[in-house]
Amino acid sequence: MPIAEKAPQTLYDKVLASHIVDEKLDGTILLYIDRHLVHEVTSPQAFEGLKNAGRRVRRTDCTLATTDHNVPTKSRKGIKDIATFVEEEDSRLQCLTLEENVKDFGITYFGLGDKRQGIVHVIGPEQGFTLPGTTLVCGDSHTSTHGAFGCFATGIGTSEVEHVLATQCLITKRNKNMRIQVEGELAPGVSSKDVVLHAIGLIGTAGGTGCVIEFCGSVIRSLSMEARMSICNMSIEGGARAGMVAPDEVTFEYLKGKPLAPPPDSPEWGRAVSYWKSLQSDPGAKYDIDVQIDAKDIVPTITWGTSPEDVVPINGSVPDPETFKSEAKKQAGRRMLEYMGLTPGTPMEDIPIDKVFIGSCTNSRIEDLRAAAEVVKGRKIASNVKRAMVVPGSGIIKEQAEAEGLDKIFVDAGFEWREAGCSMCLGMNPDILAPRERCASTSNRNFEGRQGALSRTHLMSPVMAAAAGIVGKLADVRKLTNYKASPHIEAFKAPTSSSAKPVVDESLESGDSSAKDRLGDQPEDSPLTAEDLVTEAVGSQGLPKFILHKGIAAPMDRANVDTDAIIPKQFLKTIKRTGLGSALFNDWRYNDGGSPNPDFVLNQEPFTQAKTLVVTGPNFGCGSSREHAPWALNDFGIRCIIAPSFADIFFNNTFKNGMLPISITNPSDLEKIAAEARAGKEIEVDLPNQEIRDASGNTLCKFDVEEFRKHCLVNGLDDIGLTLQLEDKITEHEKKISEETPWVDGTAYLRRKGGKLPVKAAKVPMTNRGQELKDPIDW
Ligand SMILES: CC(C)[C@H](C(=O)O)[C@@H](O)C(=O)O
Ligand code: SF4
Repeated sequence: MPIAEKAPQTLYDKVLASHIVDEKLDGTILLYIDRHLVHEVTSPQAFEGLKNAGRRVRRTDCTLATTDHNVPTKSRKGIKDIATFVEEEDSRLQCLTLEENVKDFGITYFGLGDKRQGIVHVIGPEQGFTLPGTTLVCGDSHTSTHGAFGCFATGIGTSEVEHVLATQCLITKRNKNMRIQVEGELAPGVSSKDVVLHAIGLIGTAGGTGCVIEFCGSVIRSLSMEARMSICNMSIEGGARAGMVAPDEVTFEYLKGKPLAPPPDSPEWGRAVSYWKSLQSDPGAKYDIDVQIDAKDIVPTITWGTSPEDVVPINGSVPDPETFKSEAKKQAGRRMLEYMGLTPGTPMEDIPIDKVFIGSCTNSRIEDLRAAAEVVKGRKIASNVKRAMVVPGSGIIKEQAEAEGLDKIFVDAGFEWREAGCSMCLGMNPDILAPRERCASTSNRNFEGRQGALSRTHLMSPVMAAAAGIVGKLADVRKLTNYKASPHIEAFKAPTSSSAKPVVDESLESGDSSAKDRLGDQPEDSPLTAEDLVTEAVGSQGLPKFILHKGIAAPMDRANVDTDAIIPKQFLKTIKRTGLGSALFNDWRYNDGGSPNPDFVLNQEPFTQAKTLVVTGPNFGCGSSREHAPWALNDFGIRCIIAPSFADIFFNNTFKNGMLPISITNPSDLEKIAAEARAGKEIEVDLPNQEIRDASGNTLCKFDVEEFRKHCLVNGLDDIGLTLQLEDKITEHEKKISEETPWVDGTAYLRRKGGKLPVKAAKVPMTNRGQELKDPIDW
């Protein structure tokens, strides 16, 4: 019999296939995760879960932590420790909790005293922790950034963080393949940020839902790694699970000499490069969605509204919502303009700004700072600009920029030169906008309240933000300079020996192993001993079962409800899963002074008692991966959300908390349910029969749910326990990595332990919610 020809595969298909540990008939995949990045906001509850269940971190050598969201960006000169440096109490607690957890679990950590500290998506690539062909996760939606290296990198929620810490695997399913091909040459003044804003404008914030986007074409190939990262970073703003770029010479060049990449003169480097070259999508590979963009259609682009899809060319005007297609869109548009304080028809270049923010995981890399400095050099910020900040993505970038004199250029122009962190991208630290202040920002989200309550954000490229600072209004950089996106040869190289101090800190300097081997060496005195560890069938009954769910349903007629709206950033500082119900939809639910807004549905009777939320607009839960969103809904009493569609990460997060999101795509079915909700009547959700009924028991419609998820909900199962039952398969996969792609494993730690992970069954199996386990798990 002739051997059947293998179907052509995409880059994503190839990376996925090489990481599957197990696949169920319903398409549920247990995916091995090579790299796990951790930060202080989305990890406390995950570590707490591990402690409750007596579990350990399976691969400390593949886990890297830093603190970024909460950290002040004021000068760190003379810093003693985080406890005295971080003034705000909740932020301090979150940072300290991370420091305690990394010590307890033996995880490598870049803290504030370490120049490798920075935004989690900046430090991974910078260290060579991010490598082509790998799988990488982080409890953060912008994990998509790392896909620029040709790895499958995706944001996950806190329950999944816990799952990956415990098992080094993620339960997932196959995504669709989407291709965005950008051909031609970028015009002067146009950069990678314009490419991605333009693309999101075309596909919309839900355009990539359920997909992995492969960015390709001559424009992408011509871009530096920094520029490719900016593009992949914002794939999440296009709703995608991940963005990817096939690794090529630009990628290899960038990785050469990075501390955790294989040393360029080693045989491993040669093997790695030839493997990485094989990851290109095969000719004829099929894409479910194909988008072609001609570079000459891309001009410097900015946002006008409160969703990243609301883009307009800088030489355009504020759009008129009355020209929008549907009534829902018109309404949303009117609301956005009111929030943004804009009038239809105003030329974008006539809009004055108050502040400038150059930073964030989208645009805080050396190339971004160089480009912005080129624009401001020898100029001063306009007198109406109250504050202009430059926040480098990491301590290493800051140092490099200073070595090049960029700090001086910015300071001379009137910009503040800050320390590394997320800063005003999200404002969990003190860097926020005052109400109604307008900001020219290089970040990635312009949601209501994103940079501070009632803040107004316009997203743009670093050169455009720099130009806005100089002009004092949203400005067309092409009128100021002849800026041209740098060709990739100028890509940033991590400082080696002479240009700057070494990037590997003293604590990791000793010993004879390579830097890569040193990463994550588990301290000998790790407080969790082998006897404490759990690998057997544990879990189950960690969550309340979801079977029949009956109660009042609150109607919500909105599209693209983002998780920043469901639970604003100031409430993410908790280290617990509970108590967030009163902050649910905070900015919509309460007036400025804190009194309840009578117009908001959850303040009206009988909806104060709602157990289900019926949303009539698509893409509920888009944006940030914060699991605080389902926690807040759950704490309020809402365990079921019905909507036409959901953003992927939010959708996953709800299931992990014993909640059920139901996607009803048929408009007349959805309308029937919404009508019951508006009438203040109860509805009943029957999960075993996959049916929604009215208060009298009449069927309104049926719904779909994946078998595995249904099984877990109906039985209240903790899926970490289920995964740990596949210990043999996971170990088998780890052996394969060590043999076939040793640069990914590369742990002296593992070898020192004789190639075996020191795991044993726990004596008293516990659930991750701290309850004793009674029945075995069944799937
Ligand atoms: C805090 C974190 C969960 C969040 C994210 O997932 O994106 C943050 O980084 C953001 O940008 O809103
Ligand atoms: S989007 Fe902003 S807050 Fe989120 S990780 Fe990036 S820099 Fe930090």
